[in-house]
Amino acid sequence: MTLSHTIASAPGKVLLTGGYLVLEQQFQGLVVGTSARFYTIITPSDEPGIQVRSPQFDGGNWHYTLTVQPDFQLTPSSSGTSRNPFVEASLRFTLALVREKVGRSAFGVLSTDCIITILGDNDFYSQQAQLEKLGLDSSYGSLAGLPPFADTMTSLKDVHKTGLGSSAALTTSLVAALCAHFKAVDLDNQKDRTLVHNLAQFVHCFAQGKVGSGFDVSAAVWGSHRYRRFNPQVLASIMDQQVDGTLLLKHLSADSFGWDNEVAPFKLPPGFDLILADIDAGSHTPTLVGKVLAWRKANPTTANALWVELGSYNSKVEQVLRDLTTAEQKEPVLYKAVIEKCSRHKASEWASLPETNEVISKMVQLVHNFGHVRRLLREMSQLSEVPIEPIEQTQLLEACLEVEGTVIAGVPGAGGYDAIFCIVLSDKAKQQVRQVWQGWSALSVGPLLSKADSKGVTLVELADVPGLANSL
Ligand SMILES: Nc1ncnc2c1ncn2[C@@H]1O[C@H](COP(=O)(O)OP(=O)(O)O)[C@@H](O)[C@H]1O
Ligand SMILES: C[C@@](O)(CCOP(=O)(O)OP(=O)(O)O)CC(=O)O
Repeated sequence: MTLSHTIASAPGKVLLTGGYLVLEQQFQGLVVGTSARFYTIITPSDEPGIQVRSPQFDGGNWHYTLTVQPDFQLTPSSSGTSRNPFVEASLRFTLALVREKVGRSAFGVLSTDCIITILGDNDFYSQQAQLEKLGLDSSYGSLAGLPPFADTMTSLKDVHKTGLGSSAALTTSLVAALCAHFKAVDLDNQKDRTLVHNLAQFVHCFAQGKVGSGFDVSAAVWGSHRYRRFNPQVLASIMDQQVDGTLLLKHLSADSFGWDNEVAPFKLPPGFDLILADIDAGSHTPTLVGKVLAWRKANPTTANALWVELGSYNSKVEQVLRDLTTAEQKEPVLYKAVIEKCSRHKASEWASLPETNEVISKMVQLVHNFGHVRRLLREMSQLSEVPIEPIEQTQLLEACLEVEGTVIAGVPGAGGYDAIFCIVLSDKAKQQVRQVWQGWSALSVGPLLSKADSKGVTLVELADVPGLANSL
């Protein structure tokens, strides 16, 4: 039986609140999906085996042989450092599960010979090499002029990532594309989507060698939401290279016992625009996380109190954002007028505007609550001696908040010197904040093109995505 090609796409993420806290089930995080997405294209082929290509990278080629008789086995042709753990684990475990789900005899008549092309939006990686080659600066305008899925001119090992979560978006798009291609799932069916989620979490954890918080895979599957993690035990028991399709399907199905993660849909309120910047200094997230957790372990009383207080302000930020969305639905005219008004003043001035109404007071509460979130992150920095919101980032964030119409400026996820995000109320504010970034000399601040986009994993058509067909 021959199948036509299949394309699945999954978004990157920005963790607005909940860094460090989301590692524990007691706390939650607010994660926003990005317009930057990964695409996996599966094309049936006459050549034997599974060929995987990542045309944006030097050495982005891997070949695998699949045998199902007498045993199910995926054998990579590459060895050592040229292997790709995320691609390999996606193929091995997804195909094993698909075979179980569609039935071994039905799977037996399908051809698995195919070419798989993986493409990540330019925003996932530094575009410095392309920009230099074209003699362009790293402004927003120059980036917007680059071709889609540009060659990074380097290898996956050496590329500078921008923190949108390439491995989670890649894994999710590849797992979903394989499941859909072999007709094992219908992504419009909630239980099937949950299976894709659980499988992508397993694959991602296996490939990275540890059970992490999983918020990045969750965002790649569900898009923007409030995240509460799953009990890590649910995966710990099957973290084994030899795990077979029967066991995988049993543990990863939507009805399977133990999956207690929570996903509460979330969207930024109307008129709120998320903009992002990559900071060239960079931080090594696992090092930051290791140090913070070591401090937490050594100082449980102080840390618990801080975690609880931060968790409570994180929840307040989320609640006010939800209240603002409700206010827009109830009183769209008033809401629009307030956004207009606030976009012409600095956030620090909103509390003293002459008008008083419910929407303005929500805007003021938002600024106030996010101020507390940042204060507590700085306290965490000082106590643990980990640069979560280091002084250089504080200065940059304060400069962004001096722009009229900036609501929030913060460090996403684990913080450090990696990135910042701002939420602004007008195009003018967007441009002005980007000017602040461009003129900032204390740190090298590169804008990203991504916007917030609440959509999770989807199937797409080749013609729907500019640049996709040309990259095949
Ligand atoms: N375009 C791509 N094609 C193939 N593999 C990719 C691609 N982008 C990322 N990966 C995989 O993800 C890994 C990066 O994961 P990681 O270091 O955890 O970064 P991130 O924080 O962006 O997820 C790469 O080494 C590679 O295995
Ligand atoms: C500290 C954390 O809670 C958040 C880290 O999130 P980031 O988005 O900062 O980092 P990457 O996933 O490495 O890109 C750890 C976790 O939940 O994995």
